[in-house]
Amino acid sequence: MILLILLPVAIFTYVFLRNFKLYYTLHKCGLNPRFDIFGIKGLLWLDSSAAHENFTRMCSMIGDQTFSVLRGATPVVITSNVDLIHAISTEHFDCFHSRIPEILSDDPITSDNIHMFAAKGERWKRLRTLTSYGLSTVKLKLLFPTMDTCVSEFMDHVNSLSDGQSVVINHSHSLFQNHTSYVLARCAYGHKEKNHRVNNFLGVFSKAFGNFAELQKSTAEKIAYIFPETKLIFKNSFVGHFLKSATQQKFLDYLLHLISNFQSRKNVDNNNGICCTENDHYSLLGFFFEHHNEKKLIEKAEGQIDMKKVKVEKSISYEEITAQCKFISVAGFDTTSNTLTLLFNFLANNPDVQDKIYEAEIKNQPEQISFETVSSLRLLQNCIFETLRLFPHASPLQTRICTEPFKIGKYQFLENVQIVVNPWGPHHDREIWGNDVDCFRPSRFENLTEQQRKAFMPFGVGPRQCVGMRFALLEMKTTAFRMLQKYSVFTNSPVHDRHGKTVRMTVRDTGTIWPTDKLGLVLKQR
Ligand code: HEM
Repeated sequence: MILLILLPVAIFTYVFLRNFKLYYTLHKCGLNPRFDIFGIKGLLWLDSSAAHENFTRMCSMIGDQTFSVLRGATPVVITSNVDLIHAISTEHFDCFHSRIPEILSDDPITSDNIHMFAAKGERWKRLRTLTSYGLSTVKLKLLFPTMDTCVSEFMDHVNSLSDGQSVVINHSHSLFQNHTSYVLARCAYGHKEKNHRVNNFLGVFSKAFGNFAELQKSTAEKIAYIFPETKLIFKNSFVGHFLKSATQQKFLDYLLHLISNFQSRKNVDNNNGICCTENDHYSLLGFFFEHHNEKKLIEKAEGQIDMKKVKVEKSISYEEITAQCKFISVAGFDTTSNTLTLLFNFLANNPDVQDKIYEAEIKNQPEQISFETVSSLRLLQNCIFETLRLFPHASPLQTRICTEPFKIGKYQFLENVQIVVNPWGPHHDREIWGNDVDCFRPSRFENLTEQQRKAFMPFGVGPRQCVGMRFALLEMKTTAFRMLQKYSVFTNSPVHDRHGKTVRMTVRDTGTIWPTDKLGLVLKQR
């Protein structure tokens, strides 16, 4: 009985004293700590879709664009300060080369099964160099015919919904999800089944990642944040097995099935003496397998690393290939469908912008466009940028961790302090963008000031900026071009104003924020 009373008191006192010490340290480091003794607010805030609103409110209360909270027992610095974000992400990258790991994720240094998003130090540099090459302009050119075929199949699907004059789409987000997941399955994994409408990839994927709305951390993760001492118990493979969701496991199994299909096809081709035929399209998976190597490497992961001097071995293990595929599926599918959904919502609400693009960039083009033409569509690209300025929906991906104590301006960053970047702050700053900051005005991208250029960061900043940016732009521009070439776009949902401001969004387990309104469209044939 006495133990039952004493134990909670002892735990409470322990947590109180531990966190009090952490707050005092954050205060001494000039990081404006927000006091919340058990770190519960930080835990709830950082995973909520209203995170950026809370951050912005907090900044104006404090009178500084940088402040800190405790997420359970972990100090987290949140910043909307453009100069500080660039200093951390670019100038002093050598001390901030890693991202915040998931609390119960595999160890980014010792585990075999790590992708570049989670990788640290020299291992990250190796995976990044390889992937950047796999998605370079030269390789994207090779990917373009496959991407273009996918867009044609998507258009066939849209056309098949037409009553002869118009197409009514009630849930544009799911339409685009179907499309982008199909593009990814074919471009990244060389998936051969040509069946846009029955897309298995999307089914498995949305079950694994689409169900969460708010506060998506599991109870085990929340406990591990408050009591990091319990991490080892939850990471224990026996307990971990029970914690792993069945739907996520199904997703992994599906990826493994795609990978093994890919390998068997290659083996059959090799046995038949067929190699690199005209029809053997480039795929990211094929590229990774060209560099497959199980050689054990010794790579520095901790502390300050002079990244420019790191010598990169272009090799990748089987486990790393699998992990890469997992992350690229998430990043490549979800981010592009969110953007297309929001972009078409804006275009439907801004017929003047739509007409301008059609007249200047689309009307006189043939149906089948080339890689070069897609790359040159400036007005369309500006619309995508303006959509991403208003909704930088991949913001939860933008994090760093300090790997060696470092002082930037008045802020002292201690080792292992986590940093969360809030691009919503600079993207909606009236002083940077002017009084029409909340309006959809793509023309602002025709002539950006230096300050605006630095403040625009939907793909992140510095060497860890999104590696799939060019792939994403190519896919989104090709899709939007073909849609606008055939149809004028109108909205059929009354949930938003002209600038789409009231679109509701929720955080998902993919680490991005999805529109939850249905955002219906009506397409009228031109
Ligand atoms: C509109 C589309 C997209 C947006 C808005 C977006 C946004 C982002 C953001 C904000 C980050 C974090 C950057 C940072 O921490 O500074 C990121 C990282 C990443 N993205 Fe994207 N992304 C998009 C599409 C894609 C696509 C299509 C792929 C793959 C084909 C992809 C693959 C990745 C990878 C692998 C990383 C990790 C990079 C690293 O750690 O070095 N993304 N993305």
